[in-house]
Amino acid sequence: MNKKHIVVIGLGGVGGYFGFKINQANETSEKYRITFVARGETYEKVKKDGLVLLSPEHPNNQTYPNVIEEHINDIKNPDLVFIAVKEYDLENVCKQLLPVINKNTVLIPMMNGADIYDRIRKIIPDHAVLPTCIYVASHIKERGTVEHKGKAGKMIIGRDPQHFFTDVKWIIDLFEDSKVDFDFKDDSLVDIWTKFFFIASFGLVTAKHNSSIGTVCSDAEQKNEATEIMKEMKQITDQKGIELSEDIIEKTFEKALTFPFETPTSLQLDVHSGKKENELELFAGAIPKYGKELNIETPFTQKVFQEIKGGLQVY
Ligand SMILES: NC(=O)C1=CN([C@@H]2O[C@H](COP(=O)(O)OP(=O)(O)OC[C@H]3O[C@@H](n4cnc5c(N)ncnc54)[C@H](OP(=O)(O)O)[C@@H]3O)[C@@H](O)[C@H]2O)C=CC1
Ligand SMILES: CC(C)(CO)C(=O)C(=O)O
Repeated sequence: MNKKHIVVIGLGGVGGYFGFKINQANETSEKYRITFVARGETYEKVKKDGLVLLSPEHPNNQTYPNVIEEHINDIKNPDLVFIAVKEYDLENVCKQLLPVINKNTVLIPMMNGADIYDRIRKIIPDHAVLPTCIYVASHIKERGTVEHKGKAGKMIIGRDPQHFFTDVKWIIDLFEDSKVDFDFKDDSLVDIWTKFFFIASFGLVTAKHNSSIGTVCSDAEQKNEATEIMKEMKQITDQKGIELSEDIIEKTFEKALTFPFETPTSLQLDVHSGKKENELELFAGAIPKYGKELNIETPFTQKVFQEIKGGLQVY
């Protein structure tokens, strides 16, 4: 029987963590054929020394895939592609993938964001795309080495609403074989939006003020800003028929209170470290875009978006 060909594109925090788990289990079972795709220095490092994951979960911290490619157009006949890149690389990756996937290839974006599925669909209209959200704290320590801290990472994966009956049994087997913590649901949109309420509102407000998750919960002005952003999101989810709990805003603050007070968000760190690229568009772009489509005003999110873009910091 032909082995299923699994491809992981992007060996950063997320692709490096989940890709490592899938690949290391496969080094023993040899049940699948696994290709990693990485570019530049990451490609060179992983080709030479394997992918390294620093995590209490894996005493043996090195893994070598069957194949490592530097270019997406060298991928051959993939059955499943994990896309684990930052949002600003998503469209570029999808355009390159289109000519290399076959009609049965399934795509799983290992990314958070409310509009990831729709953005992939725009470029790759006919394939099964399983909407997913990710819980993990992992980052690139150096090229080819990923560090994971805290709880085990988890993925929540859903069926594609446009390809509801696509065979996913073998994908569930893959996660089980790899000992990845995951939930598979018929509909993952509630999970994706619940996560998005948190990361978008707290990401934007912490980025605007360069504050912390704790400050957004305790400072009246910042709490109000996060609340107003979430109210705009709630109008969108209501109109889209995504059944979030009625007290999603209170629940989001409750969740935030479980983090250490000084915890920054990744958007805040990226914006204030002056990095050339950040995921501002992922958080603040999706809300006005859906608002426009659904005839819902989103002035608050747009204002905060502009303030961050303009480098306005209000302490
Ligand atoms: N890290 C975390 O703890 C969490 C992250 N997320 C989300 O997951 C997504 C991925 O984030 P994360 O893994 O941290 O991002 P990283 O920046 O750590 O990793 C992305 C990787 O993708 C690579 N890449 C981009 N384009 C290509 C390409 N064409 N070919 C090969 N490799 C490519 C980048 O390469 P290069 O280094 O060359 O740029 C980089 O190594 C984001 O949406 C993020 O918000 C969600 C939950 C937690
Ligand atoms: C909000 C937080 C810190 C929760 O883990 C996060 O995921 C992020 O900033 O991207």
